[in-house]
Amino acid sequence: MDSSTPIPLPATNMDSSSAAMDALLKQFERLQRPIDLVQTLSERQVKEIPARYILPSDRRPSRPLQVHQSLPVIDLAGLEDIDQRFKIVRQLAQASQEWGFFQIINHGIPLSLLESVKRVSKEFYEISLEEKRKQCPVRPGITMLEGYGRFFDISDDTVLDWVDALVHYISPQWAKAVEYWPKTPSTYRETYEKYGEEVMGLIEKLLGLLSEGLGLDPNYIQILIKEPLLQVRINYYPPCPQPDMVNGLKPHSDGDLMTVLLDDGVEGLQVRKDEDWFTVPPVPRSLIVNIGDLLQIISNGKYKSAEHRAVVNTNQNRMSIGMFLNPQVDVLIDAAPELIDEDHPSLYKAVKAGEYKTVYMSKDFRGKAAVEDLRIEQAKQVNL
Ligand SMILES: O=C(O)CCC(=O)C(=O)O
Ligand SMILES: [Fe+2]
Repeated sequence: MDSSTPIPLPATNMDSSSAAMDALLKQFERLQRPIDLVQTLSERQVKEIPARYILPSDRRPSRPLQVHQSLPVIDLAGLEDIDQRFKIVRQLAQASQEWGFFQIINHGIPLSLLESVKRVSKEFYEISLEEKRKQCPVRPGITMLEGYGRFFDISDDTVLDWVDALVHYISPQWAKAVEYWPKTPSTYRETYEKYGEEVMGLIEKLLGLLSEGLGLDPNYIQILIKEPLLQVRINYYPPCPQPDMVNGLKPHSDGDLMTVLLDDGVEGLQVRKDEDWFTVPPVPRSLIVNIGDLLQIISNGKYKSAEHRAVVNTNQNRMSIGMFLNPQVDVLIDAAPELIDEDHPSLYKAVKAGEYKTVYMSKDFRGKAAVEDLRIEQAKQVNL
């Protein structure tokens, strides 16, 4: 059993008196119990998956619709041209309103770097389990558990997802804790530092365009979030003998401001639009971008943080690399004043980014429960 040796509690720079810390410590305690990680189960070629991964029949992923509607693919080339820029702003705003998700091409991040990121991530997953746990122990981090292992095991009733993950911060400097980053392969650190810089540049660009799309000053969101935190989560979904009975990642919206996701070309991500689920087909050289709950609040519900999930398959590994942008914990998240008037009242209560994380973690990663909790009563009538 891979979790049988207790993991020592490493130092953390989180405020140890906070409710968030209590929640994290509880989760951390649960991880000391002996449950295999899914990579081990898959390598052992179990025929039947353990009960804790099996979803009740009414919560199993249904087949997504095969209809002619697919996630918008937006070409970011030509932003220097004023007409083209205007067109891109419109496309981004529309995609964020209708889907909360879009794919981007010509995003400016070198394709060779994307390949290196995928390669070093895969190489980390190929080293032994003991080595992975030794290099990157799970530990309470700044707002959630960080390290390599299983996450979101909140209570005995939690149905576990068929995924292992490596989570750590990339920036700013003080949040990085590089001593817990993978040492194997040796190029991991430089590759992710470079990718972090590139993704920050891309996010700054996107936040400017999305601010414009709301009719706000292009710098509005960036000024609001000050020096944000960028976190990576490398999801590893090994083959599963009973894929229809599990979630790779259960339906959730991201509790951050914005996420940039890189996939490895294997299908698995599904996005919910209204009542239906749509498969996101991998597009070569693209990145997937999604609006997080905090941007939904700032835009007063105009941009949506869509529910999404990952499904798994019987014969292929799948890997996805999410880069999550979060404001510092003390930043107050509220609807932009310019978006509020008599006809458009505030839809959500203002919340500090750190407090939101605590609520988000307590919801067992269920759908959009956390952001819905903040909805102001009279606004519950308004149909978004
Ligand atoms: O694996 C995927 O495509 C989705 C990953 C995801 O939603 C997440 O890490 O939050
Ligand atoms: Fe997600």
